[in-house]
Amino acid sequence: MLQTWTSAQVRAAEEPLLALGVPLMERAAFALHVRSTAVLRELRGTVAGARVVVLAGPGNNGGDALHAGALLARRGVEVHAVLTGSRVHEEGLAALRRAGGQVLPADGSVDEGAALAAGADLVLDGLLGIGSDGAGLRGTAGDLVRALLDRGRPYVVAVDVPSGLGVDDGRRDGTVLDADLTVAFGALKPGLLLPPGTHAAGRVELVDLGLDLPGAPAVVRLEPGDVADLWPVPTRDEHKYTRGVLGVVAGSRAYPGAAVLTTSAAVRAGVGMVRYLGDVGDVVVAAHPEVVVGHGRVQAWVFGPGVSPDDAGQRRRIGYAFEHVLERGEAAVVDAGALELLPARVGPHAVLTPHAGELARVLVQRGEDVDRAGVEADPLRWARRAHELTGATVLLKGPVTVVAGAHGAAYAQADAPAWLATAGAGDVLAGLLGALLAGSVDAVHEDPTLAAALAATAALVHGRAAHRANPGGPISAQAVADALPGTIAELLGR
Ligand SMILES: NC(=O)C1=CN([C@@H]2O[C@H](COP(=O)(O)OP(=O)(O)OC[C@H]3O[C@@H](n4cnc5c(N)ncnc54)[C@H](O)[C@@H]3O)[C@@H](O)[C@H]2O)[C@@H](O)CC1
Ligand SMILES: [K+]
Repeated sequence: MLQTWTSAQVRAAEEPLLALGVPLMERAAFALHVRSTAVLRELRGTVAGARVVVLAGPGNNGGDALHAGALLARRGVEVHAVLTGSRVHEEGLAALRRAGGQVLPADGSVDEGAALAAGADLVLDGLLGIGSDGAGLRGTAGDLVRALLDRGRPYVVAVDVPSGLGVDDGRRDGTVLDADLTVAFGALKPGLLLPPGTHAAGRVELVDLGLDLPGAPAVVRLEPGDVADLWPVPTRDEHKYTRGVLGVVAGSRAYPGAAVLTTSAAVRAGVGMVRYLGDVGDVVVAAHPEVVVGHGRVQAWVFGPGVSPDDAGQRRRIGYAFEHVLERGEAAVVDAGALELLPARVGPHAVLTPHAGELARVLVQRGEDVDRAGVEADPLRWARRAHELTGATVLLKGPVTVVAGAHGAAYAQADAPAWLATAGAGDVLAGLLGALLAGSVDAVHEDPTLAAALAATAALVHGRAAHRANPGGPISAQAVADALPGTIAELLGR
């Protein structure tokens, strides 16, 4: 898994080492110069004679970049530093000068700096690091980057984080300098994984500074190798009831497909049994003879795919189940048409699966003033707010799926190809997650943060199944469901 730590956590971990005189900046700058030479070799074959521009802000981030610039200058690179204010890391600047680097002071014209940078083989972005206030680049740094972007962005290596990006939340308010490569020091920061800013980072490489990072990571991204630890694999003495029964309240005469896709994913994800409740049991059983229609004991539910506001029957079933069943501790996936039926308070074993527009409605229903665009601008904040207000675990669907759960658990998964943005994909995710919850409900009650981990697992498996269904091309939701058994087997085989 990839783990991230906030600016405050990184600072806390750096402090004792700095007090002992551990040369963190030297380590960071050395690693940055090594990565930069590798890029220059890739781009132009040789390092000597390359043109590198260091954009140096007022703090230690600029210091890292200037020291790396000095090391590059000693290898025959033509290095220019462009300063953005009177404050600059003096030692770094002196090192660069000693190595033969040129310096354009901040009182020079912004256009001159932008022209220099636009013509470089590589730009080292040392404008802002973890000292950023997260509000986009202001002042001369902002003017400089806007002028540079107008001319066309060269190859950019972000020092620690892309400057202007919300380091802890991935927000992109105002001017941000997008990178091709981000060289992160000591720890990945949440903004490198969280939407909407994650794409600003380009490829991300982590330089280990030997930090002892405090507490739990802020945001996690599960990787394929993590799935085997989280998947409820049946043991030899289990039978269908101990493995978990999933109740599905989905679809209607108007939307029978949602019932088929949801049950299809659940059956293929390997749940012990699927029970279907609704008006299109005949359609479901025709597609999946394994499904049982009608009431009975279940460990988890999927509520809502293909349930429209005028579907009195399904709404009654969901309302009844919410009132009587969640109290008994059954887990639930609350999707689409069921979101507005959510009771005031549930537990983390209920997992909401809204997209941004649906999450905004859940929040507005509870007195928040936010719309879809607001959720998209700061998805983790709003997913967390919905968790606080409802008690539920929240899986917010998007190009990068964000999960917020109990005790601050947070995940950002970017597993799906863009082709997965297709009708019915959400129904498949709901069925898959329902199956996972049905097989793990006891463990979720022991450790409520597990619901968030399972939601992230479902997002990962869903995305991988989409890749497997048709690598590099269009995919239907049913094809994603059909690819689940093979995808799961591959992931468990690691
Ligand atoms: N603490 C250390 O010794 C180490 C720090 N390292 C580097 O130091 C960085 C952190 O350095 P600093 O704490 O000096 O902070 P920065 O270098 O991020 O600079 C922060 C300063 O930028 C200005 N600023 C903040 N938000 C702005 C905005 N939106 N627009 C324009 N200007 C803004 C403020 O004057 C603020 O003081 C890390 O990201 C990393 O690159 C590394 O060298 C490793 C060791
Ligand atoms: K930076």
